[in-house]
Amino acid sequence: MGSLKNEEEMEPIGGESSRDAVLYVNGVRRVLPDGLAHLTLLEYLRDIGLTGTKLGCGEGGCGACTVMVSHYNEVLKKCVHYAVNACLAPLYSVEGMHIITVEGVGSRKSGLHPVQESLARSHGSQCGFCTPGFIMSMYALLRSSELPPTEEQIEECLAGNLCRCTGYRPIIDAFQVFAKTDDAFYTNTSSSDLQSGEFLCPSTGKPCSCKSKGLNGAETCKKSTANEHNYEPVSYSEVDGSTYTDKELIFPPELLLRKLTPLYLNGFGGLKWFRPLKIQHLLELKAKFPDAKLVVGNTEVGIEMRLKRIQYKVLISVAHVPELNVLHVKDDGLEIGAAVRLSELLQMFRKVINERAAHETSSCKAFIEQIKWFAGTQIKNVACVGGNICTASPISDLNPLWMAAGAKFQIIDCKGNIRTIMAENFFLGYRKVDLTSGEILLSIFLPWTRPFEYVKEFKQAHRRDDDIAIVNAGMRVFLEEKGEDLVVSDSLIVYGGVAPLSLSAVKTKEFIIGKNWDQELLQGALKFLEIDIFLKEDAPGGMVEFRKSFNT
Ligand SMILES: NC(=O)c1ccc[n+]([C@@H]2O[C@H](COP(=O)([O-])OP(=O)(O)OC[C@H]3O[C@@H](n4cnc5c(N)ncnc54)[C@H](O)[C@@H]3O)[C@@H](O)[C@H]2O)c1
Ligand SMILES: O=c1[nH]c(=O)c2nc[nH]c2[nH]1
Repeated sequence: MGSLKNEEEMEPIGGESSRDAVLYVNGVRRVLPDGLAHLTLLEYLRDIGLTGTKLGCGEGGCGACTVMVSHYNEVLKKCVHYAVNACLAPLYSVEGMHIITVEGVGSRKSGLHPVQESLARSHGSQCGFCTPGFIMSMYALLRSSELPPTEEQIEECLAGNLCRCTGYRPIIDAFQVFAKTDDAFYTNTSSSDLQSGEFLCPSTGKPCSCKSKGLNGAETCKKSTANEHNYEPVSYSEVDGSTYTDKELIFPPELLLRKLTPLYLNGFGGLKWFRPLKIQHLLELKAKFPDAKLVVGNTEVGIEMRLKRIQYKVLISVAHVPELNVLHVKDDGLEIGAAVRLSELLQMFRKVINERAAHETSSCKAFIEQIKWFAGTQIKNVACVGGNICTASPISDLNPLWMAAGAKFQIIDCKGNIRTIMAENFFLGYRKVDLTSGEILLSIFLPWTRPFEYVKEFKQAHRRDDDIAIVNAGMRVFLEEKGEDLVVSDSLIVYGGVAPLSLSAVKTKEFIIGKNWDQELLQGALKFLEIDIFLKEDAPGGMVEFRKSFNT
């Protein structure tokens, strides 16, 4: 039997009485034994016979292992549902949560769920290996959306799922039947008229001239036919779910009543797994185990442990420490807890750009664009801001932006002392940051941009979705009006993928400050960038000419 008992010396901190560590899988309650801290959720699921969830790449890149996690969010006071890569999720990271796998969605025996039925009817499954992952990504999107998702949201939710057979078209088509349509097309209101006076056809959603004739039935515009696309589209009314006789799995009532408790469990080879719920507990653990690895999404640590065979002895899951999960809108900027997941951050950025003056949110817009291409949805649902910062990867997509945007990092030590450092000064070398073993990243402060201050992102990868950058960048310029001219008052340009760390173009900055914002400045700046961003012919990573072409 597993238990949530605290280690003896941790007793005063956790304080809760012992009880079983519990997980629900497809509505079935399961007690988690102690000793499994080395297991991933995927290994556990397959061990208990749920082999629909597949092991593909094992590093969160293919989506074959996608499952849906549901848990009660104390802050939002509601259940949240999201897709994750089970191949990276540590088993104990989902304690107290509900996992739905493809077996819990529908089957030929109990009837196919509409998502499965639509995929089958559209020939969206061939060898079938990736199919459960696609089903689960789509299912999680539908379960988590209050309104029908848009076509764009559907495509976005599949960015972390790879298929090597279908070419994606039948899969996208199968799922687009669940998309929200624009009701205005059917209401004959002015909103269906384009500004140019063109009319949008209710059948095709494209501009056409069928309005006057088509509406009284005399003549209808040409509808796209199955032959045109070589497939038979399935309409939502055809996929009515009538073959689905099972009930949709509800969130287990026990988990609504059950509060999370601090965890102390073990794994193979003496591995210890802690889940503190208070910052004080976390700091005491860090003092006791200075070499402990903090984990949130485990999307970096998991790869280090499995693929690079690095053995950590103590893992501390900080995903549920409230101080690390703050998201505060302040007068001068945004305070972001280090454990905030990228999907939460994305939502917050979208909210503030709707609510605040446009000039204040230039950085937020740049982050939204960069996070879009950062990774698949499953990764963004678990990977945290602090994990990406502290990994200090030379190709980090976000670190050049934190630096360029003038972000500040708050660091806390084991005694509770807090210091602040500019993001620009935090990165010291290849995967090396300004943190001692007794310190952790507490939060990030992102200032609002000022009028005439602009932040932009850049990323070039082999493909757009879910790929590591070859070169990326974050850039900020603050302009001042001087008479007729706009003069550069402050700036920072930071490149990734060109050095062992995110690299600030110092000479370029010096050159452009005080200069007029014009073509001459651009030409001069490019010359200085060649000096700042210097790549030797044998630079690690190769593709030197190609990489150089992005900054010269
Ligand atoms: N696997 C993928 O496909 C993929 C894709 C994009 C990004 N990523 C990864 O996303 C990661 C971010 O998320 P994650 O939550 O999964 O990381 P994680 O849980 O794997 O932790 C990553 C590193 O950050 C450290 N860390 C985390 N929080 C910290 C804190 N508050 N203070 C000090 N150190 C802290 C951890 O100890 C660890 O060294 C990035 O590191 C990036 O490499 C992975
Ligand atoms: O910032 C990042 N962007 C990525 O695309 C990525 N992939 C792995 N690790 C990563 N970090």
